[in-house]
Amino acid sequence: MDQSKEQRILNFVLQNAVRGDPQSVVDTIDKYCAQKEWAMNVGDEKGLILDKILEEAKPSTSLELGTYCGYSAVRMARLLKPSARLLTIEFNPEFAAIAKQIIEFAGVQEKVKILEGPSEEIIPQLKKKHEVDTLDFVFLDHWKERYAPDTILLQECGLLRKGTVILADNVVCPGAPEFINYIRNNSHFECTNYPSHLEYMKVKDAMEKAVFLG
Ligand SMILES: Cc1ncnc2c1ncn2[C@@H]1O[C@H](/C=C/CNC(=O)c2cc(-c3ccc(F)cc3)cc(O)c2O)C[C@H]1O
Ligand SMILES: [Mg+2]
Repeated sequence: MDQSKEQRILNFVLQNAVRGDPQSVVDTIDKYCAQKEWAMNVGDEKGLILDKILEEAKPSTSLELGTYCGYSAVRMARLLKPSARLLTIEFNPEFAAIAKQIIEFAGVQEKVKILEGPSEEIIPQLKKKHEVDTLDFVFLDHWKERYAPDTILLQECGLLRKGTVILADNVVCPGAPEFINYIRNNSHFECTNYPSHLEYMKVKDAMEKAVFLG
């Protein structure tokens, strides 16, 4: 059976990146997806926005929704302090298996835990099963129509605290209109928009930061 695009990305990383070097893994995936096959990684341009906002937040506990191949998990983990943790949720077992190998190759497996399953099932388990108190940083990059319901679910589960930073990818392309409507009209969040471009393309995109005010 011929390989999936995600398996080709993994193979390219294994053959071209430097084991234990997360920056080389990030750069290698960007090179493959810019030159050979487009894939829905946050990419280098929006990745720099993610880097900056993550470094400002200095999170101890971070959550990512939508691991995919693990590009943004590696990108975030490379900036986390040694004691910090990233939990990343992925419901597609094939993607989760690819991401696990990429995260391990990058050498950031001590900081990253992949939780397999749908976000609506896993989020309510974070406190009791995964020993989370509250989240310092949340990166939304899964199905766009899940951004708003999962943000509400995070609040209902008591996982947000005063100052929790939520960063959402793709609020222009493909777009997340329900999320934007919800978050910008909610007095419990302070929002900032970061115009950018769709990964590896000239198409306009943007990220939205929403800080929970408690
Ligand atoms: C609910 C839930 N729970 C756990 N994992 C979930 C989940 N929903 C999706 N996932 C997982 O996240 C990943 C999905 C991400 C969805 N992202 C996208 O659909 C996406 C699409 C584009 C895009 C833009 C222009 C185009 F012309 C074509 C595509 C760009 C992006 O950056 C994206 O993140 C993989 C999936 O298995
Ligand atoms: Mg995205």
